[in-house]
Amino acid sequence: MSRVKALIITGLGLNCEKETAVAFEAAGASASKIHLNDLLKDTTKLKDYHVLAFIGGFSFGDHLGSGTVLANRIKHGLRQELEDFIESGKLIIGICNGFQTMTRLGIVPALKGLFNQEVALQHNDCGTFRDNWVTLKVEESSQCVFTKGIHVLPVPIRHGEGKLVAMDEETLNDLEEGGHVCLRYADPVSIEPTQEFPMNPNGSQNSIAGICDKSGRVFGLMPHPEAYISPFNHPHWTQQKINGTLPEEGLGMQIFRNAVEFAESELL
Ligand SMILES: NC(=O)CC[C@H](N)C(=O)O
Repeated sequence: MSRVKALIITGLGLNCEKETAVAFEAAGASASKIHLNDLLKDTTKLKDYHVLAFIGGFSFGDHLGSGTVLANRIKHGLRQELEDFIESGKLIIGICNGFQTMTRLGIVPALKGLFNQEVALQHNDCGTFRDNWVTLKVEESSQCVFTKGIHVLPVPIRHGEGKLVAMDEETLNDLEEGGHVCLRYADPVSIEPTQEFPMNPNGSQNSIAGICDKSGRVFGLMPHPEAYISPFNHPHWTQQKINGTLPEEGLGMQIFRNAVEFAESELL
C-alpha cells in the first residue's frame, strides 16, 4: 500500500463513493470517505490528502442544475483550502456530478484563473437521462496527468446533463489549443471523435467528454472510470473472453493508477 491518500467527498445525494474508493485502493492508495458537512466543519483536513475526488451522483437532487448547490457550498466553505490544494500541485478528479460541480466552481478548465465558470454541462441534446457505454478517444497531446499513456477507453456514462458547452468561441479555441481537451466521445470502430448519437450521448461541443486545467492535475470527465474497475463490468466480457481480448483488470483502472503513480513520484 502506498502512502498516497485520496479523499472522497460524500453525502447529500452523491452515490459513487464505494466504487471510487475501491478504485483508488486497487491502485494502491488509501481512500477516506468524508461527508461534506464534516469536511466543512474542519476544513484543515483537506491538506492531509494528495488526491481529491468529486464523485458522481445527484448532489442536492440536481436542484438548480446538476452540481450547482454543491459548488456553492464548497465555494463558500472551502475556497481558500481548495485553492491552496491546487496551488500545491495536488490532484483533483471530478467524475460526472463531480465534473459538473468543478465546472460550476470554476476550477476546471480555469483558463483565466480559479473560480470563474467557463464551460457548462447542459441537458443532453436527446432530452433524456442516458445510461450506456461509450468509447473515448484520448487526446495524447493533452497535459492531463490522469490520461497519460491511454489511447482508447471504453466506459459507461449515466447522466442527464452532460453536454459540454464553452461559454464562447474563444473559450472553445483556448480549450483546444491549450491541451485542455483530454477525452472525446468516439466511434468505437474508427476511434474518430463523433457528434453522432448515441456514440456521443449528449451532443457535447467538439465531442468533448473530459478536460483538465493547464497543469493537467485538475481533471473532470462525464463518463465513469470507477464503473470499469473489473473486466467483468464490461457488457461484452463473455465475448471478450471467447476471443481472447478480456483485459486483466477493468480499463478504467488506468485513470486511478496514473493518479496514484503521479502522486507517489511528485507529492510524497
Ligand atoms: N451519474 C451522475 O453523476 C449523474 C450526474 C447528474 N445527476 C446528471 O444526471 O447529469
